[in-house]
Amino acid sequence: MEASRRRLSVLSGQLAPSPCAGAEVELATISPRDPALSRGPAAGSSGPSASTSGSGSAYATATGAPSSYARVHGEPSRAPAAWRDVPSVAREDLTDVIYQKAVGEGIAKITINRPDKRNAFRPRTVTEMSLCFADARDDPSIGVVILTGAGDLAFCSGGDQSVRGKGGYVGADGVPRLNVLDLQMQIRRLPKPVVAAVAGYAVGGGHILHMVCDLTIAADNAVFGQTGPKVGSFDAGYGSTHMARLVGQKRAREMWFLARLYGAAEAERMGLVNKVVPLRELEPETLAWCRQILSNSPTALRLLKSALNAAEDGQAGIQQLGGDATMLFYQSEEGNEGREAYLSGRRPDFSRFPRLP
Ligand SMILES: CC(C)(COP(=O)(O)OP(=O)(O)OC[C@H]1O[C@@H](n2cnc3c(N)ncnc32)[C@H](O)[C@@H]1OP(=O)(O)O)[C@@H](O)C(=O)NCCC(=O)NCCSC(=O)CCC(=O)c1ccccc1C(=O)O
Repeated sequence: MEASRRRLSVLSGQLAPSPCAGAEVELATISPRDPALSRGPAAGSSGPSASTSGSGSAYATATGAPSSYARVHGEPSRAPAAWRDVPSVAREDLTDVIYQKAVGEGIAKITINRPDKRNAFRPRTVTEMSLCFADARDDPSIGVVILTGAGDLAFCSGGDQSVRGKGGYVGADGVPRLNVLDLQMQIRRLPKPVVAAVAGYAVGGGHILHMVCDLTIAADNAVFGQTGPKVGSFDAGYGSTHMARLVGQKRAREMWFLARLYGAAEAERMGLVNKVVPLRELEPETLAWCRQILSNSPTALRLLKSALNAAEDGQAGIQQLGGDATMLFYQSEEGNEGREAYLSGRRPDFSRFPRLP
């Protein structure tokens, strides 16, 4: 375990490999063993009026004085959430995943809980994640979903190679499947923002999971990369094409063809993550982002996610955006006039609805 922590620290830039083989020189003031590196609310984490991050306010100002925008909208809280466990979903007891909802807030959290396997997923893990995402989608009190991994060493290390058979990953039913591809689509199409909170390794299929999330907050010990070509696997779907949209064609080819690992700072430079914070700040920072999201118009966010997807997803993306347009139309007087006319057996009167330019 200690060796693993040190290797992780080397990759994430807290330690530098020594020029002398076998030795490592500690560069950072925080040691990987420092209790301050463990995850959880930072000591003294504050309440609703606290600033968003150590780097300052969430709002830039043109004059140095707080703008009216900043005064009206305020700073999101970094206070700990009161998590309520949801131990089963759709009558399935959760074994591989922890599912929680924040009491009094619209935040759901899905934690891949196989830390002994660096949170590698087997078919059961994926099925449980899928049930939780479906629940979060259907629950109108939920406005944003966090996806994370248990412990500090890994977000997710991809498909569990110990259950990989011919044709996919084999579950209790003995059938090989690649059900994580369906999960990627589900996250992508979820009409609510999904935020990945990454500590430790996000590699292989785990790297793809964070990429299909809408936003990624990374701890400074996070390590990213595609290991597939080293273990005889690849993702020619979102895992490569969406990656190229995020980091560009050259970098995407580099990530896949060389299968190297990248520390958090480099991942941020590459455009793979939105923000890097000290490990102990991962949850408070993620919560602050979620709370800021929740303070904004849910319909605006839903349509934005659909539109951003549609630009990449072809007809499937248009279907999602089109569905959202129908949902909005059903809430309008014009849409209801058509339904009411049908139900009362009269001709609809659409003449009072303006043909706007
Ligand atoms: C993640 C590591 C770099 C961590 O290294 P380290 O900290 O030194 O820990 P270890 O001692 O190696 O690991 C501890 C423990 O965990 C087990 N383990 C770790 N990862 C896996 C895994 N993926 N599968 C099974 N087991 C794992 C490890 O064996 C140890 O067990 P012990 O019993 O304690 O010995 C390092 O662990 C590492 O490199 N892991 C492998 C990463 C990897 O190659 N993952 C698979 C990539 S391929 C993939 O994910 C495909 C996914 C998929 O389903 C798919 C298929 C087709 C199209 C698309 C997809 C898709 O998009 O997902």
